[in-house]
Amino acid sequence: MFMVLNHSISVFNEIGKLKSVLLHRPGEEIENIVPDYLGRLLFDEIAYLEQARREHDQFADILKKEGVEVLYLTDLMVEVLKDQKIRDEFLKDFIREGKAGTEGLKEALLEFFDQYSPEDLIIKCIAGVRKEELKDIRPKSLGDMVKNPYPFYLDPIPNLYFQRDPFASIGHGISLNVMANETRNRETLFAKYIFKYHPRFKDVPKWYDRDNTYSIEGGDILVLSKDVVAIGISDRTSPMAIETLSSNILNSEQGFKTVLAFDIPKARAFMHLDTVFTMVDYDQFTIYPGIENPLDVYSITLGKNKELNIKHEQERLSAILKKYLKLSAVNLIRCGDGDAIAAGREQWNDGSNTLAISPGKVVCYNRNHVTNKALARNNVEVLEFESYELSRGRGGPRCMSMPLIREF
Ligand SMILES: NC(=O)NCCC[C@H](N)C(=O)O
Repeated sequence: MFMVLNHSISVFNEIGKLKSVLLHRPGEEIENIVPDYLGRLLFDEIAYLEQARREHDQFADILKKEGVEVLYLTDLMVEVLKDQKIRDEFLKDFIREGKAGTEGLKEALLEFFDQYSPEDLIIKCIAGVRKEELKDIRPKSLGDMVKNPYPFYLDPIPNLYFQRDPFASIGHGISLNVMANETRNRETLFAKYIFKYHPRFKDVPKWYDRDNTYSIEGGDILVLSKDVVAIGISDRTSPMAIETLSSNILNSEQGFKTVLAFDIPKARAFMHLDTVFTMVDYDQFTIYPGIENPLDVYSITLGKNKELNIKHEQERLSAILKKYLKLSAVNLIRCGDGDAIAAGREQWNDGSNTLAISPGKVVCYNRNHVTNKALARNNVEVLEFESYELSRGRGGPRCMSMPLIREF
């Protein structure tokens, strides 16, 4: 059964044939990553844009060759921003949330953006505005006059190529996320406008919205089956957000029966659930060996009066997966293939962060050759591309893609 007719979002699993996906090709924002602010921008190194783009294009080409419709965030935003009223509304939001400073500066930025066509405007918004670009404005208020070495009036948004995180497709709806770090907050504004105004996406229901208090990021959300959604309680995703999202999903009549909240270590190496665990086939998963010990897992179901029943279990990942996915056996394929040094090295460059494009067929970075060989030995077909630069942002193929439609 292929349940996508009339639905612009249809994601009821992690591995069904990928039909449509959203990406962002790295742009000028990458050239605004500066050494002094690496930590704040959630990057570990300076990336080289031209090479990052080449790699990203290889990724997109693999998907296109496999028959996947590849949509780009900037193209969708251009269509939205062609309407002057929407453009005005967006820019006000964007500048306000960019915390540009004084009212005078906000006005100057609005004026500055006036010169751009929708195509250039979206590129510029993502790239950020350096102070020298507004050198013609005369500071009027004390706030604008006082010297401050920070180089931007509006920060770049360099993590946008990790399209997995700002929103997540779940069933026929989305979770419009609240990001844990300020540098990623405005990423969800693009999704807000696409899901509010784009003709193809505007009627999609939301199971969570960006005006909620608690953070949740898409890398923590895995739709394991039509019955089960797994969500990481992580460095980025709070249990309170999971509770709200679970209540909305389970009450949504999409058919989901259980949300499994996995408590994972709150550390950068584990950032999101999908950096330590992805699904590659009906009964096969990649994992980082660091999550093999029994985990605290909370199963969330709906009670008779539609209230949440939350049950704490402490089990190994394999036992949990067998039980909730009704499998007689599961095969966990280890990042680094059992070698502790390779596991650490390849986990650092997202060896367990695979993107499944159909059952048993995944897209991976070629640099993680130990893990990729282990996948191949387990009859998983691996389509590889380069990642000298993309991996500097600490995310892999799953992190870089948001499935919009998968076969049921
Ligand atoms: N799903 C993911 O794990 N995405 C990777 C996000 C990397 C980005 N530099 C971040 O720290 O948020």
